[in-house]
Amino acid sequence: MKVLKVKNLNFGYNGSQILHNVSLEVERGELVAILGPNGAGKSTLMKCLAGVFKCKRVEVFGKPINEYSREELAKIIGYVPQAIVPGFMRVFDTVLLGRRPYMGLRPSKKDIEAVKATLKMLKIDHLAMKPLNRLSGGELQKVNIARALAQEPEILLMDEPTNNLDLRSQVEVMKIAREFADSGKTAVIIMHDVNLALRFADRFVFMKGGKIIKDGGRDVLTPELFEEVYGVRSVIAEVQGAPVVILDLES
Ligand SMILES: Nc1ncnc2c1ncn2[C@@H]1O[C@H](COP(=O)(O)OP(=O)(O)OP(=O)(O)O)[C@@H](O)[C@H]1O
Repeated sequence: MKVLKVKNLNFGYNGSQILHNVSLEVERGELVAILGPNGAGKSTLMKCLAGVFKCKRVEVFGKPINEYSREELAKIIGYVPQAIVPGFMRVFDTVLLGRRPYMGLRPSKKDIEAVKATLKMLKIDHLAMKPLNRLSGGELQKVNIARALAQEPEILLMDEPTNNLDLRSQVEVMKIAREFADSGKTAVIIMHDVNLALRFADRFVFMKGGKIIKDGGRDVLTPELFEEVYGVRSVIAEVQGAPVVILDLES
């Protein structure tokens, strides 16, 4: 059974169509990177996958996403949206929100331990008592990732999670996503950094104009594809046995 399945999805806002006949299947254990230019429809697709929009053409573990209750879905999907407005809530309590699908009236010892472990994994345990509106952009990003991980989901959906992060933190977040997928779960990540995606993802889904125009492994990444998707010339070199995309500014 596919973890995620989208079949011929058309979706839009206020009568203007954004996603055109999008089909996608994701397996257990995959780390899928969704790439493409601004406005291509990546976030819109992810919101459909996350159940933010109830699209019956999206199936999660073989069942249409609109047939899940909010609580059921929260145990299966951890979603890290692109922009979150920080309020006064403290970091610890925000991450504890991720445990809500499991909690009774009060958090159990297991919930508290799960929050502590997640904060530690993202190296933000020292920020536990800080309110969100006093965090840096990168710290806030890590809190949002921690909240989604504390949900212990089967599927992790992250919309540009490495935005705002320094180089080391980018690698840490990608390693967490890689380990998540390697543990038999599934991660789908929207990214702009093609080279970072190349180092960590198994599969690359390129979108443009609301359509998926390429979907496959490393072999789909060619200079022709970058010309088509982004309108830029590039060269693909090899460093440490891995492909690296370099912009060709000479021609
Ligand atoms: N809530 C909304 N209401 C109306 N139009 C929207 C809404 N959200 C997105 N759009 C439009 O849908 C199109 C796709 O947007 P989307 O955010 O999915 O693109 P994206 O590929 O994630 O872009 P980016 O890389 O810039 O984040 C854009 O033209 C955008 O203006």
